[in-house]
Amino acid sequence: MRASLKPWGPPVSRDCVITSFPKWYTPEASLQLKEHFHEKVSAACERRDTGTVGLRLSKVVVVGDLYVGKTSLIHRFCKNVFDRDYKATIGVDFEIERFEIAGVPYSLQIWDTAGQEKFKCIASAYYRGAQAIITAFDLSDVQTLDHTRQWLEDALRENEPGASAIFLVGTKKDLLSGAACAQAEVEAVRLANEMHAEYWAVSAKTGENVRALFSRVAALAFEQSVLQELERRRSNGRLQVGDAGLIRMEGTLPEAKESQGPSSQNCC
Ligand SMILES: Nc1nc2c(ncn2[C@@H]2O[C@H](COP(=O)(O)OP(=O)(O)OP(=O)(O)O)[C@@H](O)[C@H]2O)c(=O)[nH]1
Repeated sequence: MRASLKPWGPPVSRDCVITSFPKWYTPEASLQLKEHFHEKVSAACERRDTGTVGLRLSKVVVVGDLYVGKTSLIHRFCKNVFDRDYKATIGVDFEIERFEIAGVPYSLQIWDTAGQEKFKCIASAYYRGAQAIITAFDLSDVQTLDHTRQWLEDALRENEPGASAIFLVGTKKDLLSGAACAQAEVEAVRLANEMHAEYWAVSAKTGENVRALFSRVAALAFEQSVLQELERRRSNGRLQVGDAGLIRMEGTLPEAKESQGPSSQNCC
């Protein structure tokens, strides 16, 4: 179906094909309530505008206290596995996940960082250039929520103001009853609003909300990245905006081109 229309590179798993804007977890702490891609982004995608939407890759960094489940969250999404044994992340690690968004290929480079204090200075060297920051805490351990503000501050210090979409993610949802989870979420939603973050609750063990979270991260990062590129080109004077508001770009290809595609990628 949709995957067969994909113009560039090898097929992407149907799970990673995004055709409509993924929904938020709760409207009380959401970065965007709209249900469609920005019209300029949709137009660029429809035109298979390689200069603007082709071969985009965004960096996501996942930060938070040790043992909150950062590695487990990433492994559930990228490898669909869950390991109950704890192995501390030493420094950093990353996975690349391929998507197809509104018909065009897109990749997320997801950085897993160590929560242990002794590795913090190594990990923080990789915070730069993050289009999205996932600040993770354990829903069953309230102290880890208290620490998210500091993790976010550290990550934001390495990035341009306003350049990163921020997510506050409660992990290990399976460990709490519905009522206990709802109680923990009241404080998390309040904090998310203070942080200008979007709130999600997930379980790497059961997989609940994990795909939905990363689809949302990918869509928001993709849209932001295309809009930034359009703005960059507009300010460089390379765009002409037509009467109907259609964006025409110098060098736009009428048809999609074959891409080289990144060399080492996991496909979900
Ligand atoms: N029940 C449950 N356990 C989880 C979940 N996610 C992670 N865990 C467990 O929590 C422990 C820590 O998980 P990790 O993913 O290694 O934690 P981390 O945040 O990456 O830890 P550092 O690498 O030290 O920063 C492991 O024993 C996991 O099996 C979850 O969703 N549910």
